[in-house]
Amino acid sequence: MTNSDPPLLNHYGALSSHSTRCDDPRSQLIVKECRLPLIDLSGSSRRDEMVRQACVEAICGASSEWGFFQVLNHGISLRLVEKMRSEQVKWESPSATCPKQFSWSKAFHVPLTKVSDKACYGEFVSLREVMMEFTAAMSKLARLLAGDLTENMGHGKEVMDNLCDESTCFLRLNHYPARPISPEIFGLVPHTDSDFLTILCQDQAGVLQLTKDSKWVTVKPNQDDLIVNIRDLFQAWGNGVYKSVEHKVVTNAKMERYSNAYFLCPSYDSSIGSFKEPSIYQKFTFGEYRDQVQEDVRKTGYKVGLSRFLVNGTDERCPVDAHFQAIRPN
Ligand SMILES: O=C(O)CCC(=O)C(=O)O
Ligand SMILES: [Fe+2]
Repeated sequence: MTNSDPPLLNHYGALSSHSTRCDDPRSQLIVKECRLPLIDLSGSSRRDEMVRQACVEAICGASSEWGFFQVLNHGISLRLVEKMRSEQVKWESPSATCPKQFSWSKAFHVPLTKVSDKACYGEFVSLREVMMEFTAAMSKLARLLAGDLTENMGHGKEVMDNLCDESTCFLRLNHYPARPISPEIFGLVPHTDSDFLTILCQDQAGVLQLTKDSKWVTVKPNQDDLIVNIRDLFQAWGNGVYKSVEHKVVTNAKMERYSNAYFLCPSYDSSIGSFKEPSIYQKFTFGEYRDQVQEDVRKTGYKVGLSRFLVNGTDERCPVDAHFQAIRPN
């Protein structure tokens, strides 16, 4: 018996029997395994300016070319990563409208402002302590990386620090039970995310895939590395220089999988203008962006995302934003 989850299975079964087709042409794309650019962050804190600069260039290059990279010597100990993983126990159910939008996973979504709130944890007392230590470390790393990406665009590191806000940043704990049914079911549906930058910590069971040169590529899991992804807001702020790429999680028939992700977000009233003119995107606030994404998902089942804000834009159909489907941030 695989480690299935009855509510997920019931939900998927109901969707399969009632839904109309929602085929996705992208599912035809070839999948291959790849190693993401691996960046040693010990260089970023070095006194030696040339070493530091080489590290920043590697971060910015990977953010433009891939939108994803792995980091090593990131300052978050394996002990903390493992402690965090062992505490991932509480989940929330997703709400899809057809099987192709259905994610075989559950998520526990914790806004930073709630991390220390005892009432959020109920009986899971030890989770609170680890969460506090873990989110503090992830927050520091996310701001460091965002600062490097900002500086590379000719702005002070403090720009991102000023934009980003505790009240909207969050940690998401994902659990992907082993799949008892169709191999076509996603662990997490293809999507881009609506924050600035995400740091992901995945276990060894992982099948995280991302798009590179119009193909799906599988990221080789490595316990010691963290995965950094550029997201929609950095793409907009960077006027398209940094890429927010579509990604998804494929289910595993034999093993369950855990991951957690730290989302670096600005306050809702922050204006996300491009850093230079002519801007390819209209100015919008984070709040407006989220409202628009939610409205599109509600009306069409799809996230239109950044293309809706292009100055000379078209309304392309874009992937569903998993966070508007699976979770509803406060
Ligand atoms: O679990 C993963 O590897 C990916 C998670 C993800 O994409 C997300 O939470 O937005
Ligand atoms: Fe994501």
